[in-house]
Amino acid sequence: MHLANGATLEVRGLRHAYGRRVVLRGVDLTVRPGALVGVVGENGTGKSTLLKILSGELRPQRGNVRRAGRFGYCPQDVVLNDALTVRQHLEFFRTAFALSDLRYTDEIMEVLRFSEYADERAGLLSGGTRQKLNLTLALMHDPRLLLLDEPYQGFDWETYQRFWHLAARLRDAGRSVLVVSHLAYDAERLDELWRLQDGVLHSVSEVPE
Ligand SMILES: Nc1ncnc2c1ncn2[C@@H]1O[C@H](COP(=O)(O)OP(=O)(O)OP(=O)(O)O)[C@@H](O)[C@H]1O
Repeated sequence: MHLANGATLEVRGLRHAYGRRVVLRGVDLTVRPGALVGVVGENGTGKSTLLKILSGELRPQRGNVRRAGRFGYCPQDVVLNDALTVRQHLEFFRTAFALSDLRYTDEIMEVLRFSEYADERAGLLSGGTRQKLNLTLALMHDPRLLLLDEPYQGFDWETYQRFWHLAARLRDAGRSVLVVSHLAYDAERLDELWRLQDGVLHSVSEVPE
């Protein structure tokens, strides 16, 4: 799908409640190619609910989401099969994404520094390494839009820095990167920063050109 204004993601009037608890009250958001966008909010404000709706995992009660092109979704809960090795996960997703090879995937693994775990079963990996695999599965088909829910949970400081370099590289290559976190970021890493509060997004900062 091509969105009229060239955006990769367009969200209008999202509302969602769990029973009587209204979590999203009217979320609007437009994400452009080559934008690194952050959404922060305290625990329980609805960030994961928002990303589940953006990825299509959850249907909103009201409002609509339009995406252009392929997207990658890194959910907060790691979705791995403990009995399979890292390589088996990659092969499975290679087939699902119809990729001819894993060259780009190998590059991501090098950047995140976990190539040496290729033959390890997922169930034996540390939390941070599981998260590296979770993130790689979302990136490996080089989607135009990335929806990343707390993508660096469990990362050590160096890996955290490497993650941000990778995100900036993808942004510079014209991808849209949306990162959700309960931490307030250094705003200079981002092109736009939004705070989810009381069910709506508030602009926190716009980084000048
Ligand atoms: N399936 C569900 N059924 C009922 N309530 C839910 C469900 N999922 C989330 N909630 C509630 O909705 C609110 C928002 O949850 P959500 O996980 O979206 O927040 P979050 O901002 O991602 O939180 P965190 O930073 O802790 O991950 C919370 O009060 C949560 O308890």
